[in-house]
Amino acid sequence: MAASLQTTCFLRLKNNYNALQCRSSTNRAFKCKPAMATLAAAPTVGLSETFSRLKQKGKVAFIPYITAGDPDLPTTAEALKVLDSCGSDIIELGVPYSDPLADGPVIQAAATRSLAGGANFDKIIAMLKEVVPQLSCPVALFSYYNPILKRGTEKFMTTLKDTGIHGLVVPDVPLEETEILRKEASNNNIELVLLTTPTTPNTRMKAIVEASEGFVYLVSAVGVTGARASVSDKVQSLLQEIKEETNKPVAVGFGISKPEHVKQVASWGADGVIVGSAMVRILGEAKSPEEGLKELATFTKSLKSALL
Ligand SMILES: O=P(O)(O)OC[C@@H](O)[C@@H](O)c1c[nH]c2ccccc12
Repeated sequence: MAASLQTTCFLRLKNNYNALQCRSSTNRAFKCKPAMATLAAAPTVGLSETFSRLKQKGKVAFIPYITAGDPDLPTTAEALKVLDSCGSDIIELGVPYSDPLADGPVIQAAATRSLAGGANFDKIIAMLKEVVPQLSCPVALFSYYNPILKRGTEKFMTTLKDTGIHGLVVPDVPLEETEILRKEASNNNIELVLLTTPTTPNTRMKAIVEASEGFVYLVSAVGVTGARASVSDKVQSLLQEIKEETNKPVAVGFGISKPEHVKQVASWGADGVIVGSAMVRILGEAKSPEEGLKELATFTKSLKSALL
């Protein structure tokens, strides 16, 4: 561990979840503003309320995605605090899954590492019960449909509510099967975000936009997740088409990985910008968790500043 870190770490066993508490002279390097850790943060507001508050200030939401348990759950706990303290407005947290068909190689590898490291839904929830009260921004959980069905939709949603999760994205649930998900989500004040893509027919896009809660997720490119060299300028017209149908906020994801991408998408009228693979790569491929957290803070600040 680099001497500059002089990190003193101690393990505290709690709720089936080893809490790696790092206190280090460079901890400030991880945090961009005083962490909320010491005082329980005020309860966060939900996704749509977050967007309306930002809109009143003429701001665009910065929304990072990371995979829970990659490289390990204590690092995820720290990464959530780093992302929050470095200006994230909403955080997407992925539940690792063995068959992430909508994910590209970076997030697939993250899910594989996380599952190999023993992460599972119960341990992720135990970690979130510790961390969510320390965050000032809402968390939207990302889960494929099958793990929800296996647990039972009602039980899954009440667990999210009890954990203080505000949103849910289920990338592989077809619109026709969202009825029960939407009912249970609404019973538990969970905002169920639906996705529309560049190839979604207009009538179907209208139905998706109508049913989506929290925000509408506009997938910017066909294919799977993964950083791209540029963001398709088709996104500009897609945003206009969606905004003709709804006043709901629209956040754009897929391929966004540089400050210029963030600026471009915001200039086209997006209410939020989502960055996943580029964040996941930093955490998953760093020489050490501490190094990954430091790089995550630097990267987050560089993307957030493109929105200021
Ligand atoms: O990784 P990218 O290209 O930055 O895209 C965001 C994406 O990772 C995140 O929103 C996400 C993770 N897994 C998904 C599955 C489907 C749709 C979206 C996602």
